[in-house]
Amino acid sequence: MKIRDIRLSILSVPLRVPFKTALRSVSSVEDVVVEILTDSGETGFGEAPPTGVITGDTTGAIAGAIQDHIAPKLIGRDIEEFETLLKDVQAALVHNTSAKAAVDIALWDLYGKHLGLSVFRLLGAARREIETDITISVNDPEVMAQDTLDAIRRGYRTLKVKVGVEPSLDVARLLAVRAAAGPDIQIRIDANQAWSPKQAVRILEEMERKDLGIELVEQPVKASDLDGLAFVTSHSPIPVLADEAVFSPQDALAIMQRHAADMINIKLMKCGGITNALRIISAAEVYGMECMLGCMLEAKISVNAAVELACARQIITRIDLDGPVLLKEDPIEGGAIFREKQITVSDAPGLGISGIRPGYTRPLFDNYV
Ligand SMILES: C[C@H](N)C(=O)N[C@@H](CCC(=O)O)C(=O)O
Ligand SMILES: [Mg+2]
Repeated sequence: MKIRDIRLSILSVPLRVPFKTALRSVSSVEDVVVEILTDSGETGFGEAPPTGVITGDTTGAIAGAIQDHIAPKLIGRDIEEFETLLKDVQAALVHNTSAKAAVDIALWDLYGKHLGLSVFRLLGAARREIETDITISVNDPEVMAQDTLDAIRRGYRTLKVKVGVEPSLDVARLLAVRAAAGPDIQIRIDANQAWSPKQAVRILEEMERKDLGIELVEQPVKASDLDGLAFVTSHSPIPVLADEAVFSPQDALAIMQRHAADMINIKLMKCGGITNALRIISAAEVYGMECMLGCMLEAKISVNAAVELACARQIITRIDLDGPVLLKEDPIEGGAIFREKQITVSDAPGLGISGIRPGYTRPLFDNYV
């Protein structure tokens, strides 16, 4: 099976409600879709969101990285050279993890299709079903309480509550969310780097004093402040999960060796795809550090790849793969089945994606060349 061409397009899907974090506010997904076309007629699908505030990757940069640097290394080559192809994607240029992730995902899809095996089976097949949390955007406390009620009505049992915009409101936000949720709903919070280390410890101690029952706090401080993260981890009464601080397997190892966080959030878009995510997972298995498998604001092509990985490995104990359920519609055909919180992995060859419904994509290079 030889790679004939790589096609790029933009997938556009509106969100149910605006997604708001301490870093950004958006109302639709506008992701780059990668299709690797082969001489046997099989297509490998990948996707990359331009989450500039976290990865630094913009739509134009993702397109340029793939078109000018990655695609020329792959075209004409056989999928049987799988390991070398994966290495060549990572070596094509530095950074640009979202572009690499999209192509890496599409190569895993093709390889599974070539072997007639689903990726989750290829990687370990630990389980067929996982349960995702759902994000509650940062807003005024009353709006967040209403969003909490809506999420519970939809059947969610774990909420990922965004905080960090006007931190003085964060405890009030959580009081409102807990009052709306009742005692049995699991609540995790994500500050998206908004707090200083001392401020983080103060806020987390207050949340603990008020008995808010917070499971964990995600990325309390700046991504680059590893000392600050370690300070919060050693002083916080609430476990700390590193997100923006961990892109590469090397970042993950550094955190594990220093115990700068209690857990790690693995995202394909930060580490460059399934291949590097597997390296982080191996390190986590060695260190016995539980991981979350998370996503950016992504549709079901790349989130589906994360589902395959999450279903393959038991060290993934927490799931934040709510991208598809935040969308108004799901235009992706095939792949995992999302019944709100309950996600069932596809066992079709590769990633099981068969196509995208018409009307949701437009050719990318109309805009970017
Ligand atoms: C969508 C997911 N629940 C989430 O919150 N992911 C990120 C933010 C992603 C984005 O801004 O697109 C996170 O910080 O965990
Ligand atoms: Mg996060």
